[in-house]
Amino acid sequence: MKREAPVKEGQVLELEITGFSHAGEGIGRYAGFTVFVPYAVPGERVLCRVEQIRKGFAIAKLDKVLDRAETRQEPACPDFFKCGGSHLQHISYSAQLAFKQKVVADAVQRIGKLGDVPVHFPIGMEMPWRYRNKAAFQVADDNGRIRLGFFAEETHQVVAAYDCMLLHRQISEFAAVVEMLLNKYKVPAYDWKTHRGVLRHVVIRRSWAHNKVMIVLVTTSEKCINLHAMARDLHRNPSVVSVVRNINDGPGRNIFGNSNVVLAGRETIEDKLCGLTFVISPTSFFQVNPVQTEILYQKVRQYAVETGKETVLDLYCGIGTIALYLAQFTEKVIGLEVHEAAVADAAANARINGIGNAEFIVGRAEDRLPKLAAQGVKADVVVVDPPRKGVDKRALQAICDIGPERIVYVSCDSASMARDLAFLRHRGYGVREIQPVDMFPQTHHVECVALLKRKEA
Ligand SMILES: C[S@@+](CC[C@H](N)C(=O)[O-])C[C@H]1O[C@@H](n2cnc3c(N)ncnc32)[C@H](O)[C@@H]1O
Repeated sequence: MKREAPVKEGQVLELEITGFSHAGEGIGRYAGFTVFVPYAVPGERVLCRVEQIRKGFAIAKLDKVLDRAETRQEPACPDFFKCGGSHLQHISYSAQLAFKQKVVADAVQRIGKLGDVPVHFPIGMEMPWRYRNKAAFQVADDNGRIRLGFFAEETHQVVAAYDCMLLHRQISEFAAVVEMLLNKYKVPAYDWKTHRGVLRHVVIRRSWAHNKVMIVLVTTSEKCINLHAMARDLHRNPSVVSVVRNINDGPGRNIFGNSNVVLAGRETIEDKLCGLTFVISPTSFFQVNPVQTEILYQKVRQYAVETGKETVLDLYCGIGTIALYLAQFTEKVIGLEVHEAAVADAAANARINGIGNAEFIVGRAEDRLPKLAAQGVKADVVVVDPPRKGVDKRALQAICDIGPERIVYVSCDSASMARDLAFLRHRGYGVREIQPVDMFPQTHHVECVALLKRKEA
């Protein structure tokens, strides 16, 4: 029988917070009924006000902390409680890492039914601030003044939070410069309600190795001659290597469209990872936390390379970072990636680094891999690093058909990873261990590397 909620909207509750949701909200129970309280922390007694009642649970706003948890700390960003960009600044970093280990272990147990798999403690950062090398800013017209910022939690209101403590300081500084120039050159913001205007997003990417930036102005195709003058102005700054216009007329919220026009400087920006040089096109994927990426990739190498004679398939390879790193320690590497610009970058990166034992293929993993499997492609190791939704079943099945000895699964979403690991276990791959690596401090996101080995028949 469906149970009536024992709470009403607007009701003030006194709750003991006993756990975290996977998104980092506090969880308490009122007469056995689950109440999510964002920004409340396990171990606390709080007063909160019920804001929404859903099927089987309620969401309440934190009014007052009556008993404070030892893990609670003051958030570093002044706009933390408004801005939706980070979620855990109000708890200590060690508590964040413990939370992430539990999120992964819970997903693996609940979704993957793999409760016996060891999930190690996450590898954290020494300095878990100002680590991001890229930011995609929202653009808003605030009574005739253009402002850059991020959306406030669950709204489309822009909070002017470009001095975010997750971004490298140089990105924050350039966001202020770009905002000033957008106003000087009167570049009109895109209006999401009327679908008129020009500028949708400003993306700033920073090269860790060279202290340089690329600025991508994502616009509709509407004419805007001032963009060229503004780009020239920006490019006078010696730290700006590239200003690109990316054109996106799509109705959705995807940041990038398909075409790029270089307004000033180069087509790509260059960075280094694990001692290799990488060129990156404006719309190609590149990991956002370079310090932790090196740790992540070393873990991938530790799991992937045993004899140095391996042929490795790197699926979802982006600009070839994992593939080219592993190519130095293995016989041969084949990368597969859907984004054409990224595959062009990967091929260029192989040339730049003088790596001759890597090749790259354009295509969707779920389409190309079954064909490669049917053609008899062999691999000793398959590395996968899919987007959040995980690996398509057709690609997973093709991996099993190829039958590598080891699979190294890199994931930024523990729920889809748990689902995919369960699929692979049912087809004869034992999941040996999972190592979370904290690529996204202060947020609830967690990256993992899992090692799977083919069981003997
Ligand atoms: C999480 S990124 C990983 C990239 C790379 N391994 C790295 O560490 O930088 C996922 C990549 O998968 C690509 N991708 C998304 N869907 C794909 C698909 N169906 N088939 C192949 N690649 C895909 C994206 O373009 C992106 O480059």
